[in-house]
Amino acid sequence: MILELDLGNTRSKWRLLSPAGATPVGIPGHAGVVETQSLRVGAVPAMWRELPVTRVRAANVAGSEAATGLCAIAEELGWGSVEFARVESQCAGVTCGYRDVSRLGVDRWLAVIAAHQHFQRPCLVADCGSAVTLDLLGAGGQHLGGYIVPGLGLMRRALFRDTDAVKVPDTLEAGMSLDAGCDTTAAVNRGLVLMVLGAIDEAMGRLAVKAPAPLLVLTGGDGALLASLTRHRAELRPDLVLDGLALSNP
Ligand SMILES: Nc1ncnc2c1ncn2[C@@H]1O[C@H](COP(=O)(O)OP(=O)(O)O)[C@@H](O)[C@H]1O
Ligand SMILES: CC(C)(COP(=O)(O)O)[C@@H](O)C(=O)NCCC(=O)O
Ligand SMILES: [K+]
Repeated sequence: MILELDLGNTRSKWRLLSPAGATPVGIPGHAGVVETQSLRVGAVPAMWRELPVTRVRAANVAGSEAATGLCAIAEELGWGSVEFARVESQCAGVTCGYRDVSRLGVDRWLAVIAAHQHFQRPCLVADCGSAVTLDLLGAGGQHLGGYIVPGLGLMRRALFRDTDAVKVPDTLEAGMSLDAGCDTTAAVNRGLVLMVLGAIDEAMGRLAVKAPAPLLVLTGGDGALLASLTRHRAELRPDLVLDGLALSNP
């Protein structure tokens, strides 16, 4: 069975696929999230010891220590070598928009090629994790580049660290009010959401100039929150990065 991993800067998402049939399918109950830091130090998540893994494919944007830690775990558990996805200038009908394709985050690339496969139309792919990345996918599978901004947690921690009086807890929740805050906690938490929604709006507008009727596709740890609050029709695809692995590393 195929173990798929998406090593993000904060958390690593995994799922096990059964290769039965032409299209491998996820096995219920065999998916989860682990702290990326625990992989860096080679800690094996308990459940992984039981997994019947014959192949491992991974997307890593969390640095060489995370890659090394994962490879050590794979060796310890007898899984063989880890196949790391790479950004190519073309894959699965998508042409990369970066001048130097090796500089594009592989998580962004996999999300874009998966969005192209799922929707076959212009999309704004918003991956809302440690960072929020907005990738413009135009007509005909042309990636048009994108934007990188700090994610919600990162912005809140920046205020916490670098101000004296703006140290507030995370009160984000699906469907929350975005009315102007009348206390510091509300002002910050609602303001952070406005930052990301504003960036999405602006990117959607810019994409719409270049490609007809773009679809907003959301993924990442804060994808569900933003899907509940955006004024755009949004497709929420939590596994979009993992979905791209089958296209980049078939
Ligand atoms: N259970 C959770 N634990 C940690 N963060 C979570 C959780 N649920 C949602 N989040 C949010 O998801 C963000 C991380 O998203 P994720 O897509 O996993 O990031 P990355 O891919 O950068 O590691 C956090 O900043 C936080 O706002
Ligand atoms: C922008 C990112 C940090 C996002 O990572 P994440 O928030 O998902 O952990 C990652 O895609 C990355 O390291 N990209 C390389 C720079 C670039 O895409 O231009
Ligand atoms: K991200």
